[in-house]
Amino acid sequence: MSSTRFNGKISSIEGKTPFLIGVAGGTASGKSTVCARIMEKLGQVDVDHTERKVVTISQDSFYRELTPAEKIKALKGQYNFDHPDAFNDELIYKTLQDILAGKKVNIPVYDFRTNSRVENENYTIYPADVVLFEGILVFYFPEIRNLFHMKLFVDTDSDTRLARRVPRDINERGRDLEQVLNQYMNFVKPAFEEFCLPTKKHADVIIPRGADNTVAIDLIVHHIWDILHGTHDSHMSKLHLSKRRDSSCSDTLSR
Ligand SMILES: Nc1ncnc2c1ncn2[C@@H]1O[C@H](COP(=O)(O)OP(=O)(O)O)[C@@H](O)[C@H]1O
Ligand SMILES: O=c1ccn([C@@H]2O[C@H](COP(=O)(O)O)[C@@H](O)[C@H]2O)c(=O)[nH]1
Repeated sequence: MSSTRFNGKISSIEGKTPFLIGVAGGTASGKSTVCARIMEKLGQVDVDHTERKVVTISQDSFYRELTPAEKIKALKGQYNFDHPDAFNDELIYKTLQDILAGKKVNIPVYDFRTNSRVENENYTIYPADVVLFEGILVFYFPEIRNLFHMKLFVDTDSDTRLARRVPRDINERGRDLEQVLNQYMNFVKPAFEEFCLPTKKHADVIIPRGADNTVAIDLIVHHIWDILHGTHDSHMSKLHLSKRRDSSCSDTLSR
């Protein structure tokens, strides 16, 4: 099956409520890759960040600052980054609320090599039409979960995820093999089973095999497109339609 591509650009309206999509799934399940595919198919490649209508934010940006003792543990792979307590859920909630209110937000920059935020560095997310928020525990906190208009769960088997995580953590996150495997066995795997996997039941759409599942991604992209263009009969589409009534939306959709 050939994949669908949307050539039309989504037009933006000041003060709109963005369509907020949560993307959960285990580590290295392909959450970021799925978000990248959705952005590509919505025609968001090569768009300047100030003009972008679809943006992705990672929950990883919201890890809490560690104490000096926790930092020492983290460097030895002995800190549990997969437990809900590792995240600053208040900041996530506030940021998503600001996004829903159509505000510009600053997102912290996280460095996996140092297990901490990059000091005094943020990146700005400008008001967009579609905001994807991806992470292992984005459906864990009920207040945060309830903010999403659509919830996706990327369901990739554990062997594949481990096989992807090992080279990624060694090549991109400055780890060695022993550290990656110890962290996986002691924290990542048990926390996935206790905190992440049970949130799958909250998903509207489960995406088996992640980004390989082009059929699922195409269906999701069509649904987003229909909602944003008012061709889908739902509460959300009415909300977006009414907010868009004054706009001269001349987007085209080529299939
Ligand atoms: N369908 C796929 N086929 C092959 N490699 C993939 C696929 N999806 C993701 N990857 C690779 O696996 C690793 C983790 O993917 P990523 O999308 O970053 O996962 P997550 O965001 O869930 O941690 C990355 O190195 C990525 O390039
Ligand atoms: O300092 C850190 C912070 C997080 N991790 C691991 O990252 C994954 C979550 O990121 P994914 O991109 O979804 O894989 C999580 O499993 C943590 O264990 C880390 O190793 N160090």
